[in-house]
Order: sequence, then structure tokens, then C-alpha cells
Amino acid sequence: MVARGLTRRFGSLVAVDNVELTVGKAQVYGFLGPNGSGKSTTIRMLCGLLLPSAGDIQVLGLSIPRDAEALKRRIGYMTQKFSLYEDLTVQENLEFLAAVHDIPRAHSKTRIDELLARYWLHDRRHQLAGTMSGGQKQRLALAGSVVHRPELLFLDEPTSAVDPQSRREFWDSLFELADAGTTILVSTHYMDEAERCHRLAILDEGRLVADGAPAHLCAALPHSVWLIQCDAPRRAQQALEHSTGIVAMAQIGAQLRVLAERDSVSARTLEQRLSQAGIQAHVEAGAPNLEDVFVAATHDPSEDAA
Ligand SMILES: Nc1ncnc2c1ncn2[C@@H]1O[C@H](COP(=O)(O)OP(=O)(O)OP(=O)(O)O)[C@@H](O)[C@H]1O
Repeated sequence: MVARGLTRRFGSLVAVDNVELTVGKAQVYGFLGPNGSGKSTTIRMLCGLLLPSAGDIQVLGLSIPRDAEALKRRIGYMTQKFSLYEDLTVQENLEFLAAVHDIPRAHSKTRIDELLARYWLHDRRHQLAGTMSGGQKQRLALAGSVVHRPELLFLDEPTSAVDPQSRREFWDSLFELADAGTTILVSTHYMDEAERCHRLAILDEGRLVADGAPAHLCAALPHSVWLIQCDAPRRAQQALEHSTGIVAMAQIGAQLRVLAERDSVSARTLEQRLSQAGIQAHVEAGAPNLEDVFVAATHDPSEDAA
């Protein structure tokens, strides 16, 4: 899948701004970004549900939006909102989707049995979808979105209402699909999920601000991370708030995690600044993680104090 100069305007708002993307076959490709950064709008354009204002999209050798109808038969699409029928049973929902995709009845029975087993739904086949838990609903929605064996799967925040264990299991299922050759494009707000992607795009205000393998993005971060141990991390944060070179700070338990411009801050300068505020602290270097990459990529320098 390749997108070039992908842009979508809603009136004067540029929701997606000149985005360039290349997604390889059987990759799990993640979309990360703050609320309103354009993730859903991009996904909807890539799968032919929304017309771009500008740009070229090639998906599975098809030109989108021109070939959107042909694409629909080869992709699956799932959103955070449960879009199946709550008053149909698990099995009836899958039978309905199999019929929508013109799967002959002789084949659909085997396929549905296979999906019920794979997504741990076999003992719930006669339960009404509306009475299932959030995690079970998402497993059913995933089963429904792959009933026709799509080559490409679009998932828009599929696990936003799901507990951590169910999220892990859901992601295991995504890797199982990718191992079998399915390309997966998935948006998320969770760093642990983003970390698991083969490749990741970070969107901010409609623009692509980072793109690469998670480990590579962490290694390429042009900032330093400092971990501050002291008795009063909140006071330490206030003391450093308007310091030069500091990009972001977050208290993690009793520790203060500081993201700073490289070369403008050192452990010594931080200790000195804190000491001037009457705070004794021990500062050591930390390893950048994906949250640091996300904060750096989406941080607005105009909000910094000089
Ligand atoms: N149909 C529409 N009409 C007008 N504005 C829209 C429409 N769809 C999206 N937008 C706007 O486009 C911007 C991007 O929205 P989008 O839903 O793509 O963001 P997102 O990154 O998916 O957000 P979230 O993480 O909250 O789901 C937002 O400012 C949103 O209000």
C-alpha cells in the first residue's frame, strides 16, 4: 500500500495534510497520534470509504478511490465501535457476514466453525452478541472482519474498550494473521501496542511526524532522557518547569522522567538547578522509550518557556 500526498480537508480544516505512507505486505503497521490527529480520516481514505481532497493511493495494485468497489472485497475493516448486530447471536452475525461476502453456504459453515474456534467463541455461538463483554465483542468483530480472508485488514482503535489481558490476546491474533500473510494497519492510543508493530507512523495535526520501526524511532530520538530521584518529585517538576532545553516531564511514581534537548542539559546541570531550588536529587540517564518518541514528535515548541 502506497499513499502519496494524501490530503483531506473539511472546510477550512486540514484533517490530513500531505501524508506519505508505504506499508509492506504482511506487516503490522501502527498509527499513533493524539485525538483528532487524522488517524481515522487517513484509514477511511485508504480503504476507499472517504474521498481524498488530494493525493494518490495504491492498495493491493488498485488505484483508490477509482477501484474502491473492487478493493472492498479484498479488505477487512473494524472500528472501536461495535458494528455487528447486538440482537443476533454470535453465529448468526458470522453467517450474515459470510452471506454479505457471497461465501457459498457449504464453505461458510466450515469457515465459521474455524473462526469460532480460533477466536475462542465456540462455546458462545448461540449467545446474543449484545450480551457479550467488551473483549468478546471485539473478538467477534475481528472474526467478522476476516470471514472472507481479506489480504489487508484496517483496524481503527480496535481495543479501546478492552482490558489489558484481552488486548494482549487480540494482538496475538493480529500477529497470527500477519504470519499467514495478511497486511494489517491498526490505529491505537496504547504505547504497548504501538511498540509491538513492525512499523509505526505518528500523526500530529494531520501531518506525518515520524515513521519507522519502533526500536529505530527510539534509537533515533534526538533528545536525552533523565531520571530524577528525590523526595519531592512534584516540587522538582515545578522547579524545572521553565528551564531551557526541557521538552517534557512526567512523574512516574516517586521518580521524575525528563525529556530534554540533547547537549543543552546534563545530569549535573539538572542537579544544580534543583539544588538552587533547595531540592537534593540524584539524576541519571535513562533509555528513550516510545512514549518519549511520541511526546517529542507531537510536542509544540511554542508552548515551551525560554
Ligand atoms: N466528517 C467530518 N466533518 C468535519 N470534520 C471532520 C470529519 N471527520 C473528521 N473531522 C475532523 O478531522 C480531524 C481528524 O479527525 P480524525 O477522526 O481523523 O482523528 P483521529 O486521530 O482518528 O482522532 P481520535 O484519536 O480521537 O479517534 C478532527 O479535527 C475531526 O474533528
